[in-house]
This record gives sequence, C-alpha cells and structure tokens, in this order.
Amino acid sequence: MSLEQIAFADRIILNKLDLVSADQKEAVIKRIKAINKPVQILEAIQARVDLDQLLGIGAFSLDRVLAVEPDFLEDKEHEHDSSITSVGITCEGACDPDKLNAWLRRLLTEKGADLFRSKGVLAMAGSDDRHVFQGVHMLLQMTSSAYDDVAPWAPGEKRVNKLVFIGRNLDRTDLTSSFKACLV
Ligand SMILES: Nc1nc2c(ncn2[C@@H]2O[C@H](COP(=O)(O)OP(=O)(O)OP(=O)(O)O)[C@@H](O)[C@H]2O)c(=O)[nH]1
Repeated sequence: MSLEQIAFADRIILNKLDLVSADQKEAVIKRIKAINKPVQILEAIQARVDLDQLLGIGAFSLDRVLAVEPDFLEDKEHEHDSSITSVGITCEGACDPDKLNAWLRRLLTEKGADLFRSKGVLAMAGSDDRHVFQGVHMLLQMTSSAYDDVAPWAPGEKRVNKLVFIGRNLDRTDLTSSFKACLV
C-alpha cells in the first residue's frame, strides 16, 4: 500500500474482494480509514464499480470541498496505525481574516511538506460570503461566494467552520487550538 496515495485519494476501489474474508476486508478498510477518514471506499470484484461513482465526481470542485462529511468531523477517534492521519475541525464562529491568513501561511510553510490535502469551509467576520479553501501540500486555493458558485451564508444560518487536514504527524490539539485562535 502506498500511504501517500491513500492519504491523497478522494475515492479508493477495493478490488479482488472475492479473495478475502469479511474480516480481512474490514481490517483493510480500517487501515485505510485510519489514514484517510473521509475517503469513500468502493468495494469491487473484477474491478466492477458503478462508473457514476467515479466519472464526473469533480473531486477538486467546490461541491466536493463543501461536502465535508459531518460524521468524519465529529469523530474524535485517535486510532491510527501510521503517522499519516486526518484531522477534522468543526467549530462555530467567524474568522478574523488577517489572523486566518497568517495561520494558514505559517501552517503551509512549516507543515506543507507533510500536508497532503487540506480543505475547508469558513465564515469570515463582517462577511456573508462562504469561504472555501482546498490545498495540496504548500499550494492553497481560496475562493468565496463573492467570486464563485458558492452559496453565501443564509440569513440566520449557523456559521460553522469546517476544516479537514490529511497528512503526516499532524497534531490535532495544536491544529484545533491554533485555528480557534483565529476566531474573533
Ligand atoms: N480473483 C480475482 N481476480 C481478479 C479480480 N480483479 C482482477 N483480477 C485478476 O488479477 C489479475 C491482475 O489484473 P490486472 O488487471 O492486470 O491488474 P493489475 O493492477 O495490473 O495487477 P495487480 O494489482 O498486480 O493484480 C488478472 O489476472 C485479473 O483477472 C478480482 O476481483 N478477483
């Protein structure tokens, strides 16, 4: 198994399942999820998968970023069998844009090599625009409903920031507290 490929993937096809027991399959799924919690696993025999699940999924589209799985974000499990893990942060509030920029810049500079994927949906103080970011290692793209086809925060909608980081040696406690320090 290539850990980086698993960490990077949005979807993984688990093929040749006729050759393993249910327990063996579950063990492999557990290992994959320990590395990349939000990944979607497609089970297959003779590589037969529903093509609709693979084609046109727009893995890098904003829809995908916005579809941050809530069960993943709420999962507080720490279990993992390698140094590659995923960290989800979900937290109501509004970010101070300057603090957030400084935090992201520092994170990418210091941890970029270890950060395979990052993505998130953010609320900014003083703005009704929903901000969306996604990154690969040091590269980060940020957009918002001001520029793109992203729905702004609806009137009265709870502004819940959601972030996902997948990478090596991530410190969940530090990531969470340093993000929360960006809130106004
Ligand atoms: N039993 C079983 N054999 C399969 C399945 N899928 C593919 N194979 C067989 O596995 C062999 C390798 O298939 P390839 O399509 O060449 O796959 P590959 O990725 O190039 O090779 P490997 O990953 O090394 O197996 C072929 O003989 C396939 O018929 C499956 O679901 N079950």
